[in-house]
Amino acid sequence: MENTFIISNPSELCYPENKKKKFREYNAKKDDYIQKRVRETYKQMHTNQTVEFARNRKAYWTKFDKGRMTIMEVLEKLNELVDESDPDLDIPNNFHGFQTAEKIRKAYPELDWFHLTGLIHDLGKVMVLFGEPQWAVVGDTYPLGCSFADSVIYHNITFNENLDMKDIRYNTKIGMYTEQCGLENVLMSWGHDEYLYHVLVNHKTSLPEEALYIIRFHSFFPWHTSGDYNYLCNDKDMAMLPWVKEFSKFDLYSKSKDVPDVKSLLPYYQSLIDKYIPGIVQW
Ligand SMILES: O[C@H]1[C@H](O)[C@@H](O)[C@H](O)[C@@H](O)[C@H]1O
Ligand SMILES: [Fe+2]
Ligand SMILES: [Fe+2]
Repeated sequence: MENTFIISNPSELCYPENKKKKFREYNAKKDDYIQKRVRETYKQMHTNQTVEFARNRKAYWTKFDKGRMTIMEVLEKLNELVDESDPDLDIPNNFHGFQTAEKIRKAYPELDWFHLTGLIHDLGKVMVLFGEPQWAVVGDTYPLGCSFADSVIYHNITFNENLDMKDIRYNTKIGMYTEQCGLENVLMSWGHDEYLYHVLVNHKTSLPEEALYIIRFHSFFPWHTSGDYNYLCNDKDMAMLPWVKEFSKFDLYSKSKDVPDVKSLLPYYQSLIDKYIPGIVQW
């Protein structure tokens, strides 16, 4: 198999100006190109993601008629994508998958499903390569159909033009939900988490429930990191929360300019794919 994971000229890559120790800095005032890019992505997301929008996109993407590709093929394709919502990563997304997976593998050598979860968790971003705008694919997620928590990034400056804010069905704390209804019954902002979750279920993956749950909610920082929206959660959500939190550490702190030697890693990860998500997947 031809190896397109190798970047021939590393100087083609660029990194955030000041290599920082702090992750997830969302600064409303800073004007370097990355902060501007991130802010603009969230402004678009928070303006356009409404209940109606997310329902439409979910219906469109869960037809699984956009392409037929193996997991490895999609991973390779993500070398064409730089995530515009991410202040910490300015390299193509396929490396990030290997970085995350390898960190998990070091900490949990026995849990092969966890390694694979690290590798694939962002594959839903392939929607961008099928034409979906980045603001409907990348970035943190949050529930729609109820009021937006303060912990949602840029909460104060980005929601003023969102039509759901003026809709009495949706603009209260409980909105269109009931207390403790469970996150599986919540309409999240449309993005790569929910999409990949449905792709894998449709493929009848044998990955454990924990893996599917991590994939589905890894971008829900307002919940797993800030502790908001617990009133929508049921017992299952609270039981799964430690897994999502644990995953988040590896997702975040593996972000660096050190590009792993992907070639040597391919056989191992291919064997995990063959075990849990074999064959051609419908996207
Ligand atoms: O910018 C990042 C990126 O898009 C990640 O893939 C997503 O999971 C995070 O929640 C987000 O903050
Ligand atoms: Fe992600
Ligand atoms: Fe990620």
